[in-house]
Amino acid sequence: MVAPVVVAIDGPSGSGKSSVSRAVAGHFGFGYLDTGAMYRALTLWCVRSGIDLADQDAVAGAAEDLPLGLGADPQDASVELDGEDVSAAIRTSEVSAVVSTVATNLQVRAILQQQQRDLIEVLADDFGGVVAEGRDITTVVAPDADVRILLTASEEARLARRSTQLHGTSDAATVAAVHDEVVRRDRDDSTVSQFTVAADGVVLVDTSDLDFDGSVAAVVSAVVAAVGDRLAAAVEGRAAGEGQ
Ligand SMILES: Nc1ncnc2c1ncn2[C@@H]1O[C@H](COP(=O)(O)OP(=O)(O)OP(=O)(O)O)[C@@H](O)[C@H]1O
Ligand SMILES: Nc1ccn([C@H]2C[C@H](O)[C@@H](COP(=O)(O)O)O2)c(=O)n1
Repeated sequence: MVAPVVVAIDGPSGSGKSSVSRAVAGHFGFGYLDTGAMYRALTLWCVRSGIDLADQDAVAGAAEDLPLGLGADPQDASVELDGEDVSAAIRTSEVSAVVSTVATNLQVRAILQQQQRDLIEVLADDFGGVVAEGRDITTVVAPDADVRILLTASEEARLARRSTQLHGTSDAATVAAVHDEVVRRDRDDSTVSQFTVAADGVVLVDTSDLDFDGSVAAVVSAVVAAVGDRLAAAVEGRAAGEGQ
């Protein structure tokens, strides 16, 4: 049996992790895991349930029992809470503004990191490979991944991307309005994870001067360079139903 391929991608906000990871997973026919969606879904669940985000024990308790459903298909990576599709609700500015309070809760991190390790194993087996992205996948969740990539871009590029993504423009006033959601959030999140400097063995992909397709191509090339000899076999293994 061929070992499935695990691709781990980290990076700061707006670097393109989610969109590039989905495209790369689609390219290889791999499963997709958005670990940020797990922190966001837990945040939304706590807000809706009236759980004080500062109450670390209560939020950790919610993390243990979260009725979360994650779609692993990169073309339809839906997020459900108790059967309700919350894919859009978890990405509102209201959730973005407070998600770091949950993501810097160390009890929560330990719980979600273990869930993420379990999911990576299952998805890698089911699809012949998985692309998992977040802030600590290359360093803590899957430090033994076959391919480890830090996807970065300049702060200016990341602010412009987030501004265009949310508001359709990157004029100065709109960029200023998304500053908290990108720069402040990264500052808070980086108190518990290291996602600005590539750790040993992690490939740095700087997308500041790349367009979206160029970013996808750079990551695809890094995967092929690392595990090209195993890709065909991993896909054949999936077609033959290995690992089921
Ligand atoms: N060169 C590029 N590489 C990647 N994404 C780009 C590029 N240019 C523009 N984008 C766009 O930037 C936006 C932000 O990307 P994405 O949401 O994937 O970032 P992210 O790193 O996952 O952010 P966050 O961690 O805050 O969720 C998307 O709309 C994406 O299409
Ligand atoms: N592995 C991860 C993934 C995400 N986070 C935090 C950082 C963000 O503030 C929040 C949401 O992530 P996003 O959807 O913006 O990628 O979750 C983390 O700490 N570790």
